Amino acid sequence: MIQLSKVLKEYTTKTGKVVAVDNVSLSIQQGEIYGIIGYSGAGKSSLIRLLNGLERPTDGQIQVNGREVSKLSSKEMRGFRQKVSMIFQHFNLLWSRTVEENIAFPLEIAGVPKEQRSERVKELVALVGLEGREKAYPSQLSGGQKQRVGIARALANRPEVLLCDEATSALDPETTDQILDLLVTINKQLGLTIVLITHEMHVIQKICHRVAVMENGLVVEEGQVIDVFKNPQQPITKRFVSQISDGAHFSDTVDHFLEMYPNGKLVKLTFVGDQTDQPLIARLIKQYGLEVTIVQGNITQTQNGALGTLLLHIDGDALAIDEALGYLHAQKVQSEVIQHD
Ligand SMILES: Nc1ncnc2c1ncn2[C@@H]1O[C@H](COP(=O)(O)OP(=O)(O)OP(=O)(O)O)[C@@H](O)[C@H]1O
Repeated sequence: MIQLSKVLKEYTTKTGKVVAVDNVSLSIQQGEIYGIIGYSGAGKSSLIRLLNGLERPTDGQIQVNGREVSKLSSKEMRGFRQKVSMIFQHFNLLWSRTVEENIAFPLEIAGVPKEQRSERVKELVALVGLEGREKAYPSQLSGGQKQRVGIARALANRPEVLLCDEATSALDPETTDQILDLLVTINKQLGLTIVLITHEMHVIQKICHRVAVMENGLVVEEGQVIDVFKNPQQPITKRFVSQISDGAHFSDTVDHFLEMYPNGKLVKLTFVGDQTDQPLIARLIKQYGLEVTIVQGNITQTQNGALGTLLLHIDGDALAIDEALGYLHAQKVQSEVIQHD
């Protein structure tokens, strides 16, 4: 569906060249929700602007549904922009137009006749849950409602790809979740491919199937969201993942427990999907005669399934503890003995 091969984007500034996207190769499948995460300056916006042809790559190829983006003529580019549409952090609505007029705008530009336009606007208003607000102006809407208008407008010309540029970063957590749920519904109902950029791991965890982690223009890690959560490789990915799976006070808890219980071992377990149903802890106690204290637990739902983390303090015979860790390993439960740094 979307294929990036060795894409380089350099900007020439007064002080020299800036490499914003550095040799990035990615492949995004039809119907997928694909997330690109990175801190400010990582190159996410540049990458998304390359995908919709707003920027041209310095080198490399970008293909969207078989079209080579940098080779499109101006006329082809206009058609392409209808098929690769975008929503924005600050919504970019027309303030002098009502909700329905905003949604109708791209249809007007595409030359859709009036009657078909109002039919389509009606459908879109229902799809994004804005019935009753058709005549309101953007200034009369909440942030979540404004983004619903942005989504309806982006979907008007039945795009093949929806690009989301920090689409929930200006919203409160509850509204963020509602908008993310709407994106999942649209992805499922319309089979629409969604590519989003964000600096929030929560967004990736909640709706993405796959994720790419960007740092200094490079994609440093890429994969299924559940695999990246389960086994982050790069320090930056570990930092993003710990925003979610460890909770805010994880490191405090660990230090506290390591001091409180100098004996035994503090073990972090990570398990996927239905493994969470197994009576693992009961086994550790009964079969290996160990004392087990649950320090902290967390289950994270991702689009690829559930991922659980459990922090245990295990005390008892040293050999039995080693055997118990072997048993967990055999159950394909990942375990990590936590120690002081
Ligand atoms: N038009 C431009 N001209 C010169 N340098 C640019 C331009 N756009 C981006 N850059 C530089 O390219 C690098 C990547 O920026 P980019 O905006 O793509 O990152 P980002 O991850 O989207 O960050 P943010 O979320 O802050 O926008 C940065 O060093 C930035 O200063």
